[in-house]
Amino acid sequence: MSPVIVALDFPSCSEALALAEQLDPTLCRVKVGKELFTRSGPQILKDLHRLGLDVFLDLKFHDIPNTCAQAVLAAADQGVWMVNVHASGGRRMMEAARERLQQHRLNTRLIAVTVLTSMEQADLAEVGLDIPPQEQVKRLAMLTQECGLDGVVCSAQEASMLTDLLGAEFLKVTPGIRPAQSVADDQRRVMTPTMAMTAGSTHLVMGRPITRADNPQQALEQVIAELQVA
Ligand SMILES: O=c1ccn([C@@H]2O[C@H](COP(=O)(O)O)[C@@H](O)[C@H]2O)c(=O)[nH]1
Repeated sequence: MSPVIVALDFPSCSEALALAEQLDPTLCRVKVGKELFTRSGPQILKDLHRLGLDVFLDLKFHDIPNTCAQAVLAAADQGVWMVNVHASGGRRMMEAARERLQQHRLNTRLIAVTVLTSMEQADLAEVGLDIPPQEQVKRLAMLTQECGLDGVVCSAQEASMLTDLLGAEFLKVTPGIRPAQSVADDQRRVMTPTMAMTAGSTHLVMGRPITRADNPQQALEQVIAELQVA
């Protein structure tokens, strides 16, 4: 299995499935985010599972501990491979979510978002965090590991620091991946696929560079070929 997770950011089930049907489940996993899930509901998870695809449900839960834990349980009950919460929800929220999965003997991977890859230092300052993004990522990733989660969502720019600090096994799921010459769109902390893997990313989340390509399957294969050469 390659480390690539294709973000299916589409406004309808039919558009997401039309793209997913072109993907080889041995070459990638897929991610369902807020737009697609809000429009299509849990049926999209069933449809993607029927295609043999592992699904990362990226709803970034952030709530009081019990509500968050129940939402994580609801996701895991539907057989998703991975689900996430916001690390800034804090220790008790993350521990409750992890414990709920353990109580139900569910092995869905649970990870936490540190600092969104669309944010840079000025964005953090505006919300009262006068520190560089990597400092906040470090702080939240350490807390996430202490809470017993499987890893974090961070940018590939922080992957090497986190590997040194928290070990190679701790998952570093990195959006903001852009092949050379691609536009960054709204992403700010970006890296190419090869550089991200070299830096220690365990999974590469890629949306628009693949889904908006003229030939998405070819774009995916190109990324995987580039990784193999490297
Ligand atoms: O920090 C984060 C957390 C999640 N995302 C999600 O990843 C994809 C990225 O899509 P691109 O089109 O490759 O930019 C998208 O679904 C985001 O919601 C993120 O970008 N950054």
